Amino acid sequence: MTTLLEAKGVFLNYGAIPVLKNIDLELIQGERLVIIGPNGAGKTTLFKVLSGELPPTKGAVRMGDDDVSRHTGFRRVRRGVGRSFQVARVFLEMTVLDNVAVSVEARHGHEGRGAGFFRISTSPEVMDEAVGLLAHLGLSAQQNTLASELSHGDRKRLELAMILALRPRILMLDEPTAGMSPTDRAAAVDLIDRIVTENNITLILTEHDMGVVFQLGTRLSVLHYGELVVSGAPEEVRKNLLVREIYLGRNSRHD
Ligand SMILES: Nc1ncnc2c1ncn2[C@@H]1O[C@H](COP(=O)(O)OP(=O)(O)OP(=O)(O)O)[C@@H](O)[C@H]1O
Repeated sequence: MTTLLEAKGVFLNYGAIPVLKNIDLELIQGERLVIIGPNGAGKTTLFKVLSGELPPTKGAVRMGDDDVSRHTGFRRVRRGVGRSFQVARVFLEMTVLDNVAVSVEARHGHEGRGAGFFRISTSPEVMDEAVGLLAHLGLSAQQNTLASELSHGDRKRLELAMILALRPRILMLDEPTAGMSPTDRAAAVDLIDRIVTENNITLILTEHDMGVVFQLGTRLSVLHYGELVVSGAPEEVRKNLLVREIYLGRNSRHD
């Protein structure tokens, strides 16, 4: 078992307010870890610390043998971390194809063979790869559409295409199906499932929808008031009385 990402004794305070408290977490190669917990438990904050958006107040985040606690998000991207956001981060005034081409170009840039970061190259190699990624995600028909004109679900798919262009080893998805209709949600889950399997990517996500949690997760960790209180296989976590009390509730459809 190879540990790709590890948090050790991580604390995060917003000012005087402690939000993450002594988090120990390991992400094992090939798994799909879902962080669940009530609103305000600290899930997004944990993602920010793991992806390099926020340095921990105390503790370490490691990738392999390296302490990356104070490495920026960009440096972690170069180490193989791709992250999505609750509100998809895409370039709204650019076409779908150009959005993906920017990401492909950025990767080529840090691989030392591009025209430079955030510069759109018209090289056929970059464009072919971008077109291929859009086909992979079922967005070919929208490739000349402005990102601002996409539906919410398609914008999330575009964001995923942009992340995949970076060829991540670890994919971090912060509530990937938030705000989606049931149909879009089912399609998004199928897509994530397929992409992760086909590209051999290790997945860590936060999610509120229990259907998505149990469909995608191979391991669940429960965050409660900033502490990881339970971690285990989905079935174990589902049966855990503490979890039922603090999170799933009596009326969970998985009862
Ligand atoms: N920038 C900030 N400054 C101060 N407090 C913050 C900041 N961001 C989040 N918080 C607070 O930190 C706590 C954890 O927030 P966080 O967004 O990480 O929780 P969450 O589990 O992701 O919630 P949700 O499920 O609603 O997305 C909350 O009490 C929130 O109000």
